[in-house]
Amino acid sequence: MIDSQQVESGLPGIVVTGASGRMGQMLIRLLLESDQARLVGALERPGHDWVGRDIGEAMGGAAVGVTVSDDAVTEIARAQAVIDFTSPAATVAFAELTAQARAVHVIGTTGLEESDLAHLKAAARHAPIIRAGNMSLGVNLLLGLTRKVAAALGEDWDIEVVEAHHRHKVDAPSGTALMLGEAAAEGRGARLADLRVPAREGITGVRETGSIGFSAIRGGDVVGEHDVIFAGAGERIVLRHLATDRALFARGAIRAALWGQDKGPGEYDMADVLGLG
Ligand SMILES: NC(=O)C1=CN([C@@H]2O[C@H](COP(=O)(O)OP(=O)(O)OC[C@H]3O[C@@H](n4cnc5c(N)ncnc54)[C@H](O)[C@@H]3O)[C@@H](O)[C@H]2O)C=CC1
Ligand SMILES: O=C(O)C1=N[C@H](C(=O)O)C[C@H](O)C1
Repeated sequence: MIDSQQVESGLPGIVVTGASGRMGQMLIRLLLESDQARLVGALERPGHDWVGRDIGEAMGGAAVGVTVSDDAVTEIARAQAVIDFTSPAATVAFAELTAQARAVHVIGTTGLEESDLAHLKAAARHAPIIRAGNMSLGVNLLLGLTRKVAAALGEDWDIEVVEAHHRHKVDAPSGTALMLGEAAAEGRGARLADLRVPAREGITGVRETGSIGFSAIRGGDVVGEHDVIFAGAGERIVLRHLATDRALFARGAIRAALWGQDKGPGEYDMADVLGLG
């Protein structure tokens, strides 16, 4: 049950979108135990069978006093932060409402297109948006390492990014893989868009020098695994991150929501939150 001390404490109130999802449920569990933030709303898509139910009961436990809603306008209006791991279309819609509420929008959703990013940029003129394809400390450190190794090695070292995720993941390459590819491209003083080679099949021809390739594995319940491979003549360097628990991402997102409370409008990422910038 929502603790009355939590309510009176003035802790930042957080609305979780995609409440029934893998990340949504993890976030709700952590927020209900938190002494730094409190859950004030749980959103699901219209028509979802959890709408109208207590979120604690819907998750198979005791009632917690927060009813799952599909009314984003009302829920977001009372939030100090919205933590959002849903779909690109939903995230774009939430960005506008969260900006109107002048609340912090923490976005973990991946698979966003350039047009979606343009909407987020517009929303960030009114309130802080903190967005990252991966909220873990490990991956955000790995970005810096990838940049450095790519800068240190010449184009005769081929760069490949390989990722593995659970069978339910809908986007590929993963958001993390794209961030790692972007970091590698930056290390080489280039843009990923100019070097990116998606999954290969058939008679592809020989590898283009300087390109950055991507491969995606989908299966079972893999939480998230990423390798950046630097393949040279007679040797290989592999930078690897293995996530074994989604709580990792949820903790990072809550940390971002708290960090954002005294920030002005603008676009931020986890390097800002973690002080890695
Ligand atoms: N940045 C990071 O660290 C991480 C990012 N992700 C990303 O987060 C997203 C969600 O991942 P999962 O939780 O595994 O997916 P999921 O499919 O389990 O959950 C998504 C939830 O969003 C809900 N939803 C969709 N449209 C909605 C709307 N309009 N209003 C409210 N709810 C809506 C769905 O009904 C579903 O419950 C994906 O893009 C994934 O790649 C996942 C884990 C970590
Ligand atoms: O969908 C997931 O599960 C994950 N998505 C993120 C991504 O696309 O990189 C982060 C993490 O790997 C889990």
